[in-house]
Amino acid sequence: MTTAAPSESPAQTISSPDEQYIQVKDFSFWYGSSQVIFDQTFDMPKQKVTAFIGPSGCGKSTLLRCFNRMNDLIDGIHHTGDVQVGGESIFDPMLEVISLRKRVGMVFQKYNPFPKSIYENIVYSLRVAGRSKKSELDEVVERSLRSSALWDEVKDRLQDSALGLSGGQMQRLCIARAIANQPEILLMDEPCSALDPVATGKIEELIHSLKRQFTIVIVTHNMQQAARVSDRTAFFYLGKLIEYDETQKIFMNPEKSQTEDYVSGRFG
Ligand SMILES: Nc1ncnc2c1ncn2[C@@H]1O[C@H](COP(=O)(O)OP(=O)(O)OP(=O)(O)O)[C@@H](O)[C@H]1O
Repeated sequence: MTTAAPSESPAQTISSPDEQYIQVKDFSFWYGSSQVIFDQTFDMPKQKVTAFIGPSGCGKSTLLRCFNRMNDLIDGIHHTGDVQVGGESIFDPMLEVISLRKRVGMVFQKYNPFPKSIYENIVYSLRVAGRSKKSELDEVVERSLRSSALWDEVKDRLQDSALGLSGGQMQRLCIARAIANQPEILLMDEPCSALDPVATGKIEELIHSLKRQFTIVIVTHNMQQAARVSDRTAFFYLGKLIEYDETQKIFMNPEKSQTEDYVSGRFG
């Protein structure tokens, strides 16, 4: 639980022509009486990859889960400030959370395919939404699997159980499932932490190609991964945004000594 926090968390703006797509504004968040996010303000650009880094417990996953209001399921939470996606507040009382989650897909640390066929994993949310036209579902399956670089490996066994895939394939299937509804944003919470280096490399390549279509935010503990896959990096400590900048700047020439200590492995 967070007991202390650094003294300042200034608004972090980066001058660039990119369209700022996710905007975090004076945002604070509490679990019950425990404040875990402190007055954060920063913007994430469209069709770029933003990495969240920082020591365990600094609030990376909590902030990520705010973006599709996953934390709503937890009793006793509250927030102040705002988060906007494409200019709209995600906390607008008129907004339906289901429609937000269609716009903001998520992939978790531990791949979690349903105990169903590869095909049914991908079309699951479409079936729940009442879409059952075979030609449409077939098209979504092929498009999603191609986008997640899995089509060639599974196209001849779409009716086989997803649980028979390798770990890396299961994670790519979860990415295919997350993008089946063509969200605008893809949130990835340590997507490679359960994978070996080869499977991790494939997901990293995939992230590079996916950003042509999606705005991606990734939480990672792996500094090399953040440096490899992201355009922007946000470094958090004890619930505060310490530094946010182009990834190259954060890793090569950070402004703050705390950032430098963390990215160089001197603490954390
Ligand atoms: N459901 C919850 N109820 C109460 N406190 C929580 C809950 N989830 C997280 N926390 C607390 O919120 C703080 C931030 O946790 P969070 O998981 O967001 O950090 P993190 O930076 O993602 O950590 P890690 O890198 O270890 O995953 C921690 O103090 C954690 O104990």
